[in-house]
Amino acid sequence: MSHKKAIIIGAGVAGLASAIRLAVQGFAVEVYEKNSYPGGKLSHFEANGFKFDAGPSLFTQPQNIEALFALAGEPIADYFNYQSLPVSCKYFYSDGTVVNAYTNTNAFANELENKLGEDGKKLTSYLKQSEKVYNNIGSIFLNHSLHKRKTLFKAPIRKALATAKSKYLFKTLHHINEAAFTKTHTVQLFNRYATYNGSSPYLAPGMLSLIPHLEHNEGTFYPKGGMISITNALYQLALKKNVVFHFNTPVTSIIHHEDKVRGVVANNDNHYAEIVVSNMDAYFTYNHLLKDYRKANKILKQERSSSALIFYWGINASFPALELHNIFFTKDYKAEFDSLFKLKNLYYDPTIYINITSKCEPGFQAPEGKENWFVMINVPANVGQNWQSFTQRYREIIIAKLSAALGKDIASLIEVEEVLDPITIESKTASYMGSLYGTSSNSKFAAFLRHPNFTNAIKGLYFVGGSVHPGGGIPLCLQSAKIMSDIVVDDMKKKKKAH
Ligand SMILES: Cc1cc2nc3c(=O)[nH]c(=O)nc-3n(C[C@H](O)[C@H](O)[C@H](O)COP(=O)(O)OP(=O)(O)OC[C@H]3O[C@@H](n4cnc5c(N)ncnc54)[C@H](O)[C@@H]3O)c2cc1C
Repeated sequence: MSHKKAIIIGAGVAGLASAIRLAVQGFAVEVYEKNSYPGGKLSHFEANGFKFDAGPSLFTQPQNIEALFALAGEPIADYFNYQSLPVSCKYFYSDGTVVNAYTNTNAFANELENKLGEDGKKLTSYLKQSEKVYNNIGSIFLNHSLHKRKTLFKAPIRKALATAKSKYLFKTLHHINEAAFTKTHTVQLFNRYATYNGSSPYLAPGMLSLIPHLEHNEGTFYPKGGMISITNALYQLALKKNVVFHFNTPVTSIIHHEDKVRGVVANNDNHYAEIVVSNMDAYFTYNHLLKDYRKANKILKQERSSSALIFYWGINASFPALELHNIFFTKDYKAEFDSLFKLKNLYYDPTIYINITSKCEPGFQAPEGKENWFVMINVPANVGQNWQSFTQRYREIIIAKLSAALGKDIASLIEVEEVLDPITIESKTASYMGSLYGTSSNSKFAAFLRHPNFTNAIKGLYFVGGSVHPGGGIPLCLQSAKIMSDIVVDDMKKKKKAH
């Protein structure tokens, strides 16, 4: 039997998930990837016995990965294992207060009462509301294309959009949190969720208050072997489904004729296929691969999400006071976000995130008695700032802040160091301006302005990944592959009917 052929541009997490889904649908799938490895932002490296996940570090909604294995009929345990975490994140405030965000709601409510004087019941009702928003509105955004008439005519979807508009569209996440809690430290903690898609809590809509549901009601997880295990598991599953990968092979153009996609150009050769799926940043897809389309200009108008400055440090000591995920807050969160999004500048007192996977796998992720620190601050997307000078200056600032908070001279403990900035994020993963999550959610209408998972202009061309609907972050990227493959099923049915 001859299979229809599908070509996927990019082996990021959404590209891998798309490859699996289309292979299960019966397509002969080939993936072209410009790098020598799969995973895109979800990759890793090792240096002197320290292992580092290069990009994402927070893992929620493992059911998205389970669904792929179930679909492919493969036992997930043979490829991928994970554990749930008792503490989602440990928060260090500038006044010395320390809060453990327990994933058990009662324990978390007690912690907020004891450490912050917050009424624990407020947490319980916030998380219940968060669950409601997720189930009634969020899951609809995440499971459907917002750009198909068929979707918009469904009664539950219209109801969800109306509720989203009346209750959450005109309030920011900060407004929602300020109304829900009495203590500024609690508000700051829940404001942080806007950064999960690279946005500001003072601009992003209150809808983002659904994110804590995922982390606190559903759970926070650690994949055995680190985040790279997600890439490895999906890559192995794709191979099992006979997906063919071409690494070190950038696609240079998308071939289309009479509004229909025909294939791609790579290595100066034409490769033909019935459908093409771009997992490349949508801006670059138009700008580099579809030069005769002006769509890039429209996408360009949307604000990009924040980027990051990351120091990967091999630390010659262990810090019992730290957890897997740690946040050292700035004193003035509003000023920090104003600086990032209005001034496109770094803030002199940045909020610092530290991820340490050797906490979960000591002796494996780092040599015995040592720790692998992924130290990140949010920075603006690249608009030509001097990143070399920022890196030097902020290395000093971060070391001084952490040394003071932890009571040890951090500089003398760093025995391995690598750095990633917005320019290297763009060059390694082809993410326009080095943004981590595609476009930001700082506009009320961001969810609707994100590029759809298809285009009416070129039939057979689809889009997945962090720069398109439903947005950035691993769970959303995996959902984009599901939405795309559902659209392909519909399109194939329509095509069959027409013949
Ligand atoms: C530092 C950092 C921290 C993050 N933290 C988290 C987190 O904690 N939790 C979370 O859920 N998310 C996090 N994210 C976001 C998450 O990593 C991304 O949303 C997600 O990995 C993007 O996946 P993607 O499928 O869009 O593809 P990408 O990872 O963007 O990969 C796209 C792929 O396409 C390839 N490509 C591009 N152009 C071409 C071409 N012309 N031809 C062939 N191949 C091409 C690229 O090489 C790349 O491999 C983080 C991101 C970064 C960078």
